[in-house]
Amino acid sequence: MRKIVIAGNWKMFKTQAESENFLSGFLPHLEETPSEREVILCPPFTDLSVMSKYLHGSRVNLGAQNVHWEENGAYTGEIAAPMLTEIGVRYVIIGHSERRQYFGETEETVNLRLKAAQKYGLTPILCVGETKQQRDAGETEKLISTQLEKDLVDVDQTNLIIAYEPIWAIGTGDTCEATEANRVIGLIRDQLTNPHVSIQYGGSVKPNNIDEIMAQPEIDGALVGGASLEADSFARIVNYQ
Ligand SMILES: O=C[C@H](O)COP(=O)(O)O
Repeated sequence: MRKIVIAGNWKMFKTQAESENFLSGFLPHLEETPSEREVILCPPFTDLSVMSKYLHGSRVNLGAQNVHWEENGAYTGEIAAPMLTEIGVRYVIIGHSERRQYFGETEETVNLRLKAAQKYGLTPILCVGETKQQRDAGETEKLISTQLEKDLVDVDQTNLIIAYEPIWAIGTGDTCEATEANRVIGLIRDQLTNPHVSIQYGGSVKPNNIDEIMAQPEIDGALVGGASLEADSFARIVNYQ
């Protein structure tokens, strides 16, 4: 059974005080949210602990934006899975294009992070997607297929979420046509061994396009950046029609 998963990726936005302010405006909206929808917030590491306390007993789950593959060690600037699980984090975004583009993330490190997340009981949200140049060159399918093939070596597909995020649609307002996102997500699904993996779309998801996106049969949710930073806007997305 594929679950509907709506996740907000706050990237490098919001202090602790701002995160609490967001939650006070956002949580009341969840009374309208159908119970089968999984709602996740992925704030910066510094917000996780205070948000975990605030969210105790609520239906919102917490996700981190990265995790290292070792349990501990001399890895300045990194975070280990037990540090996340101890404070109630259940999900982790891995292989976001911003990590791949700015911080040297490779298919090999993505694969290591995926396996470590699963080993410690976190559910990874693996991001894949093509650049504008790759799309224009007709390489979308090949690129995504290669990413999946390399990222998913020895990864357990029973504890996995995938997000299709065309890089050209991230933060640009230039959303991928819903039917095109549906087509690519269908291709991703064809390459998986487990047909029950939830596959999200991400890239300029907004209150005004979420209904059309979620009406597509292959799309099981959304990974939302900018529009998850404001309580009313993210609530409208979570409560799509
Ligand atoms: O992880 C989220 C994506 O990068 C999408 O960001 P965006 O909704 O601001 O385009």
